[in-house]
Amino acid sequence: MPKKKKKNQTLNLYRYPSLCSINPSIHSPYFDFLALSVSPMASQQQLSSIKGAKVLMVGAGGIGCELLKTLALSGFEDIHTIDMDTIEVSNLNRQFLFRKSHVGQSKAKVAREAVLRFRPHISITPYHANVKDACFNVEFFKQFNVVLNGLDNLDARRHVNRLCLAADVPLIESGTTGFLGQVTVHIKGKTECYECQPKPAPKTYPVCTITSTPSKFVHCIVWAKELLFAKLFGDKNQENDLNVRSSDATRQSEHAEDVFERKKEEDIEQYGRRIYDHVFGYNIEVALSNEETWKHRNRPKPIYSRDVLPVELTQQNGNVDKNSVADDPSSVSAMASLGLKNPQDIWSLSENSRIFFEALKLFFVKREKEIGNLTFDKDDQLAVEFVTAAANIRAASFGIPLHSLFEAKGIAGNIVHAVATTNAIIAGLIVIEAIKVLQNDVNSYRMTYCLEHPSRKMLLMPVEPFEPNKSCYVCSETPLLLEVNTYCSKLRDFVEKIVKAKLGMSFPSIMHGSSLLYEVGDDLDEAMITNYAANLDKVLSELPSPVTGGTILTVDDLQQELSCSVTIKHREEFDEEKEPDGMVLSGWTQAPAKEDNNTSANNGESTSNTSQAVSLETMEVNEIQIVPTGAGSVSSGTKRKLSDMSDAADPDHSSVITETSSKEELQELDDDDGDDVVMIDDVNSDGSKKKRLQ
Ligand SMILES: Nc1ncnc2c1ncn2[C@@H]1O[C@H](COP(=O)(O)OP(=O)(O)OP(=O)(O)O)[C@@H](O)[C@H]1O
Ligand SMILES: [Zn+2]
Repeated sequence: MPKKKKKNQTLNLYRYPSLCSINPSIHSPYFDFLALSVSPMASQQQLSSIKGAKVLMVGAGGIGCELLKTLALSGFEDIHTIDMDTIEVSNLNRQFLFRKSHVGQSKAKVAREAVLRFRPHISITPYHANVKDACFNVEFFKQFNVVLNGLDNLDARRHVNRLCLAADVPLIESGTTGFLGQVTVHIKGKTECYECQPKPAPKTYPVCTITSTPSKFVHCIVWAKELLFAKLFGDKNQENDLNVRSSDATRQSEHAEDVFERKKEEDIEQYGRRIYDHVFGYNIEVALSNEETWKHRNRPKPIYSRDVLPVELTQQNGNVDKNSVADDPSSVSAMASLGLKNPQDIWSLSENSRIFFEALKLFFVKREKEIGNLTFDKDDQLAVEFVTAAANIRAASFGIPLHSLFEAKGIAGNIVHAVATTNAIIAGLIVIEAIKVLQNDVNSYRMTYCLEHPSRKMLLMPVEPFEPNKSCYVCSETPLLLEVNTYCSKLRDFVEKIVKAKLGMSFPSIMHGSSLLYEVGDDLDEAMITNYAANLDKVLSELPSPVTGGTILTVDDLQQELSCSVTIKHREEFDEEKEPDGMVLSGWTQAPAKEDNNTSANNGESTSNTSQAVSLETMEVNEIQIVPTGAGSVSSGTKRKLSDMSDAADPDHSSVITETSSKEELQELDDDDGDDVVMIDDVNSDGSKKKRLQ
């Protein structure tokens, strides 16, 4: 049967922007997008709510640049913007308000100047600062009608969420990752807060996979970056599992302990060869001696430097002078010394080995002062070169395909290349939601997902917001439960692993009844500081006001005006592999990290005696939380008209309500006529059905 011709799928979302004042001489993908989807004129009412609004924009990066421009062109006249960063060369491809001459300057300030050039009459107030700074307190947030986030990390997003809740200011949250993007609306008491939904945890790998049985290139990257790089150039006092291998034979051996220290009489070539032979040769021999490990796996091959690179060659290796001493240390490059130009080339084992030696040498010759303090940074060329080479040599040993520096950098930095158009679309959607919020058009609020592939011929998927999650400890004050060994765990563990890492508090205070066990602040006197420092080193049960099973602690963050009640449950034992913190917090909303099948299979068989997990997380991307990447991923979709869902229905929508349960059914529905939207059903983390905002 021939398919019926489709109607244009414009959504009623786009009746909102007041973009009659766009300056067409400024080109951005956003305008292309608008040209397709926006109705021409905003109403007087919309214009007056825009004009009278005072908005705060947090983040002036990829999304922020687009957003500031779009706000200005949409008629907003009082915009405040906070960004803690300065402009980098790598920002220029998409953060179009910035030019090469601006590199090194404040993003917030330069963005303001750029926008004032085409909207000179409006007020833009820039803050070159961290949004977590104490000056951005609840009082500061209260002055705004709406807050718009264009951030790139969970920590800052959670902080802004809490301040918006405390100040009772609507928050529009956003994020992009490559072609994917999302805009969500958070209104206290009406919709979910940013933290009502579980957030995916950073991906972690069991240490045994990383140290003993890698099966993917990413395992080699994690090893090179988190273990080898950290051991050679990072803080020497930090615990590191590099010496712990699958064989007991080498545990605690002198050989293993001394190997990373450069000996006095040793020149840099000798040192490099010793490290190389130890980690790629000797360690592999030791691992091979444990037959059990290799029963069901491919045996790795030890690699020694003399076999790959004759001694004469390392001595002639590279031309350090190509990196002149006056050079900026951050531009020192082993590739440059060796004349390797294309980062997309896959180097041979011998080339990787030459890069390994050269990068090591350059660190010692050109960047010696930094040794001992370095952590891997994806923007540090020499670090990326070293990590790529080391990961490739390890990959060669384990029969894993080698990768180019470009690919290795992407994996090591968790990089998903930013797409300017996605940022532009998302910025447009933020403004659309902001206008609805300013008009208090509650029934029209939408969370909108920008998809990579069209679903039902739509790249944008609007979803009605959900009601607040009643078990969210941030917006619903639900008590939390902490299982912990109160005789072993110290207050410091609780503060670092739970209060800061899990609860995301910046200025915490911890009370047991009326007794204050810990607090942070500028106004503490000496005696208090000493007292709290002493408490941090005490186990919970030995605190001045002992914390044992049944204790209820009140944990507050003064800046975020967040208060949580944590009930303590004493537990003796923890599974080191699954519960590496030695404590388990329940009643909070972090989703477990996605399982890596390959890794977990190896993990079970591993003979390693280590138990922690190594995280591949240097860059927090603009994380996408719920990504309905097409109908296939929607387990239970309900297709219905907006008019059936809310009073503010777009009259263009005709009535269709159909429950679907499979991908096929959804595709069937795709043949229907009409401007439908797919509604996605979801459940709360506690299993209860979530309620949509009515
Ligand atoms: N706590 C914070 N306070 C203020 N600004 C922040 C905070 N955290 C992140 N930002 C800003 O949010 C912006 C996010 O923009 P974007 O995602 O484009 O990142 P970027 O750093 O510009 O680019 P890339 O990470 O790709 O190099 C950045 O400009 C960053 O400085
Ligand atoms: Zn919440």
